[in-house]
Amino acid sequence: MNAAAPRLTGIADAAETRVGGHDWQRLAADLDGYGNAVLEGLLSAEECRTIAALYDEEAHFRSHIHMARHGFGRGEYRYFRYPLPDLVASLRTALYPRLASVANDWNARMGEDARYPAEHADYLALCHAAGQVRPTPLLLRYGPGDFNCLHQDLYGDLAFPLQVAILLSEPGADFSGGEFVLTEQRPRMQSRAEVVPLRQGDAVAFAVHNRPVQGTKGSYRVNLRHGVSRVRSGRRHTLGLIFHDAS
Ligand SMILES: O=C(O)CCC(=O)C(=O)O
Ligand SMILES: [Fe+2]
Repeated sequence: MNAAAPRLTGIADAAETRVGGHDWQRLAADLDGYGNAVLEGLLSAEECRTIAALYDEEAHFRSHIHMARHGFGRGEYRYFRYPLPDLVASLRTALYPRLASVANDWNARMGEDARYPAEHADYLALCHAAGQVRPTPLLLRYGPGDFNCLHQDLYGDLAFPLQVAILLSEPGADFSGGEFVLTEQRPRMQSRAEVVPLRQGDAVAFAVHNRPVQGTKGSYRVNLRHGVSRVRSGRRHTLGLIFHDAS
């Protein structure tokens, strides 16, 4: 038995308990209705500070992206390497089954055959078999004037349709501006925007690319993008949890 196992189990249980403590009926209804849902206070302020501080620890990351160099916006982010920090890994594992149930319902309504396994390990095994083996959880850092252009986090043929972003900084204290924004492109209609109000430690779950919307004549499919408006002052950190690995 590995000496670290009891501690890991403790963290995994704690993540499961705190994720399970949220009202998933309401969250699923918000995801169905708006394509996003907020889990308030998923992390404590201290946990947020601890995770944000990892940003400067090179050893945790596999790559470092300067958004301006790629036309992605302005600011920077880093993809974690495996093994992920315990809290990041256990939150991702604990969030997945609830989101998979929403994702399976969405696929049925969109006439998609794909169904997602109930456990994240089984979904990752499918990604790995398809050659998508690189971890996608990331830490983002924005300073004054930085922003994240509207985008979709697709990294290969396999894409889990929901993802989660956790705000690690406190609006009004650590930074101003920098709102989390989602747009929904509706077929033959004008696009709709949502600005999601988040406090430090809040998580937003949202659709990665498509979701079904209930119309008068059945469901239709909308195309979503997400991004961050310009940070006006201070520094803003986010933890992004994406459930598919990258090719
Ligand atoms: O910084 C944010 O709030 C957005 C981060 C993001 O694009 C992501 O987690 O995929
Ligand atoms: Fe993103």
